[in-house]
Parts: sequence; C-alpha cells; structure tokens
Amino acid sequence: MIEVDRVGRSFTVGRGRARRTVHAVRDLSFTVGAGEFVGYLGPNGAGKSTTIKMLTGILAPTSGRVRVAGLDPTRRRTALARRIGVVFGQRTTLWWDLPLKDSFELIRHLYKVDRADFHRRLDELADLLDLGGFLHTPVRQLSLGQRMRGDVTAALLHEPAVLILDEPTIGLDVVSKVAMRAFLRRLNAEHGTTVLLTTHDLGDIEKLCRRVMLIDHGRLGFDGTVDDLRATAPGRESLEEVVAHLYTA
Ligand SMILES: Nc1ncnc2c1ncn2[C@@H]1O[C@H](COP(=O)(O)OP(=O)(O)OP(=O)(O)O)[C@@H](O)[C@H]1O
Repeated sequence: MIEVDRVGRSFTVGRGRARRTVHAVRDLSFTVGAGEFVGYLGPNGAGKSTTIKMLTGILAPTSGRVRVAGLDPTRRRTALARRIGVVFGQRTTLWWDLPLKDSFELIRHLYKVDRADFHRRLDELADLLDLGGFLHTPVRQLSLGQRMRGDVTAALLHEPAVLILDEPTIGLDVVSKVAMRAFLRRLNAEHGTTVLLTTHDLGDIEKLCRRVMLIDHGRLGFDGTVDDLRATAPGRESLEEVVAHLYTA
C-alpha cells in the first residue's frame, strides 16, 4: 500500500553565506502492506511530517521513489486523494464557519461520493464517533475533541484504503483519547484500512500498533514490533524510557 524507496528530501535555507542544505529525510526505505497498522515515531525535527507530506503529494521527494495505493503522490494527487484519508491533528481540514454536517456535504461533492453511500457511511461514523450532538454546530464552536472526531470522519467519508494520521490524539483528554483509539482499532480490524500513525504519545503506539518505525535525523533507525522495540533497551520499565534511550543513543 505504501512504498518508499531510497527517498530523500532536502531544503535550502538561509541566504548568502548563511545558505545551507537541510536534509530532512535521507535514503529512507520502507513498505507498509494492506491492513497494517504502523506507528511512525521520531523526535522533533526527525523528518516525520516531511515523510507524510511526500506520501500525500504535498511535497515532492528530492530523490527516490514513493508509491501510495500504487500511485505517484506528486503526479497523481487528485486520484490519490480518493484512495487515502489524511488527518493533521494540529490543524483542521473542515470549514471553520460552517456546521460540521455542511463540511461533510462539501467533501461529498469534492470527492464525488455517491449520495446513498455517503449517508450510510456518515450514519455509521456519526454513531461510532458519537457526533450526533454537534453535527449542526459550526466548526469554530467545537471543542478540540469534537473537532478531531469531525476531522477523522471527514477523512473517512470516501472509504479510503489508507489512512494517514499525524498526531490524531494531540491535546485530547483521556476519555477522548481512549474513544479515538478504540475507533481506530476497530476501523483497522473491521474495514482492513491500512493506517500509518505519527504520534508523540506512546500510549497510542502501545494500544494500536503492531509495528513501529522510528526515524531520526531523517533516517530509519528502527523497524519492528513493539516487543522488539522494548528489547532494544532491556531493563527500562516504560516504553517512554525505551524510546528516549533510542532518541539519545
Ligand atoms: N519547508 C521547510 N523548509 C526548511 N526546512 C524544513 C522545512 N520543512 C521541514 N524542514 C526541516 O526538516 C527537518 C525535519 O522536519 P519535520 O517537520 O519533517 O520533522 P518532524 O519529525 O515532523 O518534527 P515534529 O515532531 O517537531 O513535528 C527539520 O530540521 C525542519 O527544520
């Protein structure tokens, strides 16, 4: 579903003598198969967002090859948008002044989702994510937890095969976090949706991911199961300590 083959992405920053090249991602290779639920970890500035931007066609790689659902994201961005869902926890894709339901209607038009399929899917998502109480509320009046549930719904209305989540539990209280995790686990188990999840919350990783990839300084530093990850630092009690050890190694 996701193929990343020797991918690099650099940026030129600064001017004149201060001009330099930042290698955000270097020689990165991995594949994610259909139905996998993979966590993508890394310290601040490691290259996670840059990777996600390349997977979704927002940024072109400087070198290497990316394929998502069989498509080149930068060349086939519109076709890809119909196959993938993306949630950026730190910002919304919803229309700020419109009631949530109207944002969903606009998305239905943009993605050309059949009306009956749309209503079936929205009913299912509204039920699972408990949207009933605020479907008619303007997005700007929603709490963060409500807005996040709205964004996740928006990303799934067209039933994408791949869901890419960039910090989907950031800022959520424990109740909302538990509910979001339960929903994502079910989505993956019942619909077979492939999920790539970026997070700084290791609870997300422990509760959801069978596989974890860790990126640091733009390179893949670890790729394995959560148990394999723990085994990299025996004797450390929490996953936080294990990961902190890897980040500073
Ligand atoms: N548009 C850009 N121009 C210049 N440098 C950039 C740009 N985007 C990212 N970078 C640099 O690339 C590196 C990787 O950034 P990226 O945003 O991918 O990290 P990240 O792992 O998502 O970090 P965080 O966890 O803090 O969100 C950083 O050094 C960052 O400053």
